[in-house]
Amino acid sequence: MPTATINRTETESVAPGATPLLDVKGVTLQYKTKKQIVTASYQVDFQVFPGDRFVLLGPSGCGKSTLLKGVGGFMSPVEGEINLNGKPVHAPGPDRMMVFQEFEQLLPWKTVLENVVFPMVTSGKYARAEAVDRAKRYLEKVNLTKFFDAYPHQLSGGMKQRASIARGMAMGPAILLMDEPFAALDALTRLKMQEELLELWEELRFTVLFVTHSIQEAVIIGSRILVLSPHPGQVRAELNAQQFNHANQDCAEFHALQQRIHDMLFAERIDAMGQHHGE
Ligand SMILES: Nc1ncnc2c1ncn2[C@@H]1O[C@H](COP(=O)(O)OP(=O)(O)OP(=O)(O)O)[C@@H](O)[C@H]1O
Repeated sequence: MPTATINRTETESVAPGATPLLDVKGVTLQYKTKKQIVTASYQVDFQVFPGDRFVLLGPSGCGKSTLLKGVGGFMSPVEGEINLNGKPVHAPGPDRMMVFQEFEQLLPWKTVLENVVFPMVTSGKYARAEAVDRAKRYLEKVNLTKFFDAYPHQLSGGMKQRASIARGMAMGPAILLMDEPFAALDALTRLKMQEELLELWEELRFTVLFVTHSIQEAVIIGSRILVLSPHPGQVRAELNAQQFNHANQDCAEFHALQQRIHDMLFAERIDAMGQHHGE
């Protein structure tokens, strides 16, 4: 267990009375290895509302991916609960589709179209004809119209990520879970993918839970940002970032929010170091 209790210091809340789509309440997630127990996130609370672009932001090792695994149903909390649409999450399901950082998420022996069709049909959620229609529609939305019949090895990293996003969206999940989906891309492609994700969101207003350790990416992508403290991750603050995007990233407010988050994360590190030396 952590030696210090770092409480949520700032919360910029959403409209009172709104019903959360995802409710994470006092969640602690641990890995049990033969030698030790690793507490990855500690008593974390947050709520995601329909249409949120909710970002989990924090330094490496603060448990962002672990929280996503918890929401995905791949790990169960040792305390607290995770509810989606009012029901506890116990296992993975088609209502929570994941997009990972790695480019190799697609089945290499299937075409791009078949990769998108596959989970829709195997989950039993859609009949084949409807699945094919949906796959084409979402591949068009991510600008892969000309690549229905291509195989994953014929795509660039950015195109593979677009196909993975189409695959996730085509399932019609309640929430899209994205774990640093653009982190392995070159800077220009990353920028383009961020823009495209925002355009897709403008069109479809889906709900996304997005993990990043980039402050700039968090402010651009997020409508709300949960700032987590270093390992084990605890909530440091929850901030609104609705009004920011690439077009206004040179404005003073954008820089002020980035600086504020930077100071929060930096202050945590100094606290942690001070505590470590004082022990
Ligand atoms: N399979 C595992 N077994 C044991 N410990 C693990 C395992 N996976 C992660 N951890 C530990 O849990 C903590 C949180 O890891 P996690 O990957 O969730 O952090 P993160 O914030 O996503 O980091 P990054 O930004 O580097 O991806 C870390 O201390 C990590 O070492």
